[in-house]
Amino acid sequence: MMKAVDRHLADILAAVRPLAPMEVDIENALGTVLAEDVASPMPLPPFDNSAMDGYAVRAEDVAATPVMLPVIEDVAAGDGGVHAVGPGLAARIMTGAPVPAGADAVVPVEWTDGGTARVTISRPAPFGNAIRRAGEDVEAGDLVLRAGTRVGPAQVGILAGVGRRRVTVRPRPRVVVLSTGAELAEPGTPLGAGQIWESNSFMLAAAVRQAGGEGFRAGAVTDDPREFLEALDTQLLRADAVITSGGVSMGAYEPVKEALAPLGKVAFEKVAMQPGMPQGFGLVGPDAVPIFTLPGNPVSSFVSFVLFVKPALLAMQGLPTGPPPTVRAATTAPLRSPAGKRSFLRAVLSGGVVAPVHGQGSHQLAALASANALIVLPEDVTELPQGAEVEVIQL
Ligand SMILES: Nc1nc2c(c(=O)[nH]1)N[C@H]1C(S)=C(S)[C@@H](COP(=O)(O)OP(=O)(O)OC[C@H]3O[C@@H](n4cnc5c(N)ncnc54)[C@H](O)[C@@H]3O)O[C@H]1N2
Ligand code: MOO
Ligand SMILES: [Mg+2]
Repeated sequence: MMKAVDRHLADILAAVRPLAPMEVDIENALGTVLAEDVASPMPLPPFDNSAMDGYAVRAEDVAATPVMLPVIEDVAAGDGGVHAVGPGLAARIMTGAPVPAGADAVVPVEWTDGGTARVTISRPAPFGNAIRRAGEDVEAGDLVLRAGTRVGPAQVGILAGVGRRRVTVRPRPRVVVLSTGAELAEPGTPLGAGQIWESNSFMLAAAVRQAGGEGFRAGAVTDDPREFLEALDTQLLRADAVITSGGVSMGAYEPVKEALAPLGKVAFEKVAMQPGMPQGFGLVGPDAVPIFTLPGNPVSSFVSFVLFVKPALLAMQGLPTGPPPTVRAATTAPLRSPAGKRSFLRAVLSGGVVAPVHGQGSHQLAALASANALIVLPEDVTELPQGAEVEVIQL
């Protein structure tokens, strides 16, 4: 009896915990998830200021144009002095400069002759023209960011904008990716007989990064279980989670299974899915680090990541998680799926329809690279006609 996909994910999510929050400089916060609500200590903007380079005036003084007003002073951005504009007067003002007391409109320089001692204004500026009001963006005490928000560039910006230098976040999970297989050669080096270029660790480390983690390739080890255990021991020192690829099936040289099964910490199971049937998960080492032992076939590895590892990484970052979200679309071709297994067919989703790509073998990495979606066919479905509505995971 194979294990259900949903059961396997539920077991994983029951075992992983959010990483402990830590304080970081906002320059290092990109990609992390906030572990605190962030409020603004003051209004933004903090004071009424000019939105344009021009002249601060009283709107009633420029209601009828053309009109000439004496220019009493300059107010530049950063000017902390006390300024006031009396009736019938103007102050030259720059973008971002505080609006002098008494002024209630800014006339852009384009509507004037640009004078410095006196200025001729050719167009009326209504009350409040080109003035950015204090608190217009944020009131003092307003929450600007909530705990659980992923920090992107704009979030880094508002953290700085409310005067924060440090912030409490959940760190990016550090995930070590260990590939196994005597047949694997580093890309960029020549292939020996019987060898292929190693791709899974690159792909999985990239997938980790895309899911908000830091992915480290620990390189490939051969099919010796002792060598694998040594590599794992070393890597555990820096890892919040470990992903292995390969060496978990039914063959004679299955180093991951051979090394870990006797320790009793990792459950090796057959999950009712295609691709990605041989799966393993457990907690290893003194710090009970989650380990995902993914099947070696590249497409199987990738699909396993999408279904099981990514939701776990989101949980470790304190984010809402669960099965990958799906959308519905009509298939452009008839579909087949093995009975009793949930299938994940590589496909292209576009314009509301989804087309399975040519090449559905779990070794066909180029076909995967041409896809942008996975069609999900439930366990009890074996055939669907062209035009049928299906669930689709967008990649
Ligand atoms: N008798 C059976 N044989 C197999 C079964 C089974 O149930 N009975 N299951 C098949 C399925 S399904 C899968 S998936 C694979 C899983 O195999 P392993 O996880 O043990 O992986 P390997 O044997 O090491 O490799 C499988 C395949 O993938 C290639 N590979 C592995 N690692 C990489 C890598 N880092 N980069 C690129 N390619 C990689 C490897 O060369 C093999 O071709 O087992 C089936 N067999
Ligand atoms: O289940 Mo394997 O993952 O199909 O090739
Ligand atoms: Mg194998």
